[in-house]
Amino acid sequence: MASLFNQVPSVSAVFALYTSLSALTLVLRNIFNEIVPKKLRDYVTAKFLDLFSSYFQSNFTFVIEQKWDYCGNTTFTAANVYLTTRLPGSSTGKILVGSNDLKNPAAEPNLGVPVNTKIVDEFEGIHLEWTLHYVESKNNSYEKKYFHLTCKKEFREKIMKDYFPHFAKSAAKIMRHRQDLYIYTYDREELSWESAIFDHHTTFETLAIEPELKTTMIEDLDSFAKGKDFFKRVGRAWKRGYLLYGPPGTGKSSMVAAIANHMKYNIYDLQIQSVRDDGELRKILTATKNRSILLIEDIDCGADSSHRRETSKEEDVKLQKNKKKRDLGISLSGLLNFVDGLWSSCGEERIIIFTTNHKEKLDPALLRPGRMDLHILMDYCTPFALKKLVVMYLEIDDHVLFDPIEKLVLEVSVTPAEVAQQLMASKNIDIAVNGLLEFMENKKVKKEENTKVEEKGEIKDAETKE
Ligand SMILES: Nc1ncnc2c1ncn2[C@@H]1O[C@H](COP(=O)(O)OP(=O)(O)OP(=O)(O)O)[C@@H](O)[C@H]1O
Repeated sequence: MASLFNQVPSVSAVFALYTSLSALTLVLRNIFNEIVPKKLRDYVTAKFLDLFSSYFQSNFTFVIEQKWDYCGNTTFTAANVYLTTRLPGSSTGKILVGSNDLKNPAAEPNLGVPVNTKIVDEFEGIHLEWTLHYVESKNNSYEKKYFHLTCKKEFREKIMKDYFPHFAKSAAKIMRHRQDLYIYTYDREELSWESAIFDHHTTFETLAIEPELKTTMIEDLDSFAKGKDFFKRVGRAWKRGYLLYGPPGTGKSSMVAAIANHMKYNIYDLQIQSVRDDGELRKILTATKNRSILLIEDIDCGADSSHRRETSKEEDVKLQKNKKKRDLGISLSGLLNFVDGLWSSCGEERIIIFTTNHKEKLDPALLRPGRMDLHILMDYCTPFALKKLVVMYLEIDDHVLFDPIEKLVLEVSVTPAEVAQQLMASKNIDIAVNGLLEFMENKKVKKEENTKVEEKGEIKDAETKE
């Protein structure tokens, strides 16, 4: 017993040992800090912590960030949509609600996923916890949203294999049945797309176009929607490009609305004139989502895409100077890079639509075969389109003035917008039809006067030449 006591160190010896060990640790830490660079130190510390935490922790966390490879992360979007179905009846202390439907402010608001709030889900008896996190840099130049999905470590493989496809499928189903379509416009101040409910009722049924064009468009869109496997097999981005051209008021914007309503796609309406450079364009475009239409109207006024006539050297220098002064617009190549697939490879089910009133002004590079899949002429009224507008606006099948109006439509160029305006001028059918006839007769008179003036001018020119 006495020998045992002899072996037990005294308190002072233990204290001395503790002091020397502390001093040694301090010295070693100082040496470690002095010799090892900070980056390496952080790395070693992180690894050390990782090792221990993974050893002791029984949970596993999946991190799902908003971006993937500089593009929108579809897994993030799917989670965002899916989790809204888990919110009603959940025990979360808070819930995000909101609406951007200005036309119906009394409507029940939509549900959204609140940040830093645990949302519990269960999949085949497995308990899962979701949390949406949000971080922002001090100067607001950078923000990041990401989900944490946590489960017991042993279910990691199962969740990856079965739960991820499960919620992605549910989200896709919800998105397909969503009634509201959105139109997004880019806010340069906020550097983000601003959305509003897209409430345009034009469909292929209400569009006054030739039946052949209607059939072509519907068939083209339907086969595009079913084309996932085809595009994959031939190694092409799953996108379709349309160039809509024709005079103002012939229904280019209405055609875009009909396409959006038919496909149930949201529209990203990009004012190309306000994009500073190709880098900004890239950022804007990569922030758009799948199953959407990218609309660039009046392409002839935007990017440096109008067909240049031959210019002298001095003119060229002047043009360049002016371009720098204006410092706006993007290059055609920046735009075409995207159209050709560089940026479209970020997403799928994309439709790109360019509109122009002046196809002849566009750079041939934009018109090259294969660049835009279909070039669609939206033209002045044909007798068919005119009749369709009358039937739609006045709800009549026939009228005594139909014949003269139909004859006139072959002689003068009148746009569907002009016809619609005349037909809406009065609720009285006879007054409206008469108004349309008068409007067209006036057009014919003006046209004849113009032709006479032109002929006179030509005769004078010929006389002066003689
Ligand atoms: N083909 C059409 N069928 C039915 N309505 C049409 C058609 N074309 C034009 N309209 C009517 O005219 C209005 C203006 O047409 P829209 O804005 O679609 O023409 P646009 O070709 O896009 O014109 P712009 O080139 O000036 O943008 C529409 O709101 C619609 O009421």
